[in-house]
Amino acid sequence: MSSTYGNVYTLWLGSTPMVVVNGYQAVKEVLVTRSEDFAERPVPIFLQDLIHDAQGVLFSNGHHWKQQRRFSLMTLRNLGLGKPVLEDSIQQEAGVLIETFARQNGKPIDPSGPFLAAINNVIATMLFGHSFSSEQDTFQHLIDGSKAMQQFSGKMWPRLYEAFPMVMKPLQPILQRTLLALSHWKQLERLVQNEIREHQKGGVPEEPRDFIDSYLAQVEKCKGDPASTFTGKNMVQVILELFIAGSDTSTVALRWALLCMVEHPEIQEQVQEELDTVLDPSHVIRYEDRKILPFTNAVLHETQRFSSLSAVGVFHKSSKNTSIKGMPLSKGVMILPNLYSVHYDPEQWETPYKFNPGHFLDKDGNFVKKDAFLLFSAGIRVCLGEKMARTMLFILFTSLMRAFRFQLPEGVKKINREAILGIALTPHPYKLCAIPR
Ligand code: HEM
Repeated sequence: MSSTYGNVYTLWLGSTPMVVVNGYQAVKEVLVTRSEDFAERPVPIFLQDLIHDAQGVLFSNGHHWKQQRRFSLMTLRNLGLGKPVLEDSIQQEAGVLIETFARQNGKPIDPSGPFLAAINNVIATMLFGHSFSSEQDTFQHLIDGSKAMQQFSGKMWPRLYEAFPMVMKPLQPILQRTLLALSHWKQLERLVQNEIREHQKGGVPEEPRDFIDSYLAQVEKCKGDPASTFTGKNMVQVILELFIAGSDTSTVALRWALLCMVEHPEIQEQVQEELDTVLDPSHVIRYEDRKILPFTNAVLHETQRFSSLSAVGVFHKSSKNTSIKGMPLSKGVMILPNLYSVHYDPEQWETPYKFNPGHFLDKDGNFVKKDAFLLFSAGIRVCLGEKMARTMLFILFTSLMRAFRFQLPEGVKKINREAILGIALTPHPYKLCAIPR
């Protein structure tokens, strides 16, 4: 559409205008240069009643959003930085994944279930202070909830709702009940509430062990402050959002990464060669190692650019009368920064439609950071879990590459590369064989 209408055009969803922004320069203007003008998030109409007094981070704005975001970001950083909590739990999950694949003895396996379990367990460790065994019912709710959110986001009715709110309004209670059932929301909510109760039994510890400890301490600290948004309800909402925003996206990124490796066995071999040359066999992989593994780091980034799983990004809203590329725009208009278009912008990438790790390497083979790499978006609303996701993906990917050679099952010549449109662009289910190295 941008070749016909230019990089900035309006789509009408029924009576609601939505401005779509394409290409690196225009998207950068919205997300980075004028971040403040476009920092707000529109709340989908069908969600408005569900999140009215517990707004969390993802769909909140203004003072509420600033407080919850700053606190969540700082807490995740404090839990992960200088302390081994995050990396230890990722390494443990990498070990479980390796065992799972090894048990297959080279037989075909769909990696999506094991990946989702690994990612959910890392997030659970940060939030609750412990992981789950796959047999636990509670863990199954987490898995089902993550899967359902992804399927739900691809459905037509939320879009119809935005387009024709007056027509859809009478259906709102039914649609909300469907959403709650589909997403296992109530079970997830109960799971989080149980975890909070367990934490409360032990009182507030001096040194917070996890996100819940930190949030409970914050609620205590802010008691009596009329400007405080730290409440029990908000704690549940923020935790659920961290799961929902973090688990499916990271799992899908790992699925695309392995898919790219079986599609490009020669690049997989080069990654393994670098890992074997640079790392001692007994070395436990850390996120820091990306600095001595430029090729591997470039390949992982290229799998993410090429799959561009954050699709067209997440809606923003103009917070005042402003403009994009000189075109005036009123306050309160829905904006869609098309991140996919940035990852395929011919002015930014040498061969946008070809899988090419060279996009992230200089002529001497050093890793090069690219401003047009916007998997996690950019600016003041950039993904809150970026550091966590990057750490998980690097350690899990390199650990698997070191342990196995991945290939297509015998007789399978090609994998379906088309993406399924949901919250994330997801690959079609596929199987691969993990051959121990
Ligand atoms: C590969 C994995 C991930 C990808 C591709 C991804 C991508 C994104 C994107 C594109 C946004 C929208 C930013 C914007 O509005 O411009 C976002 C927001 C967000 N992400 Fe992620 N994300 C990932 C993992 C995670 C993880 C692991 C967590 C937390 C555990 C997380 C938590 C969030 C939250 C809370 C927001 C909302 C931030 C706000 O509205 O202020 N994400 N993410």
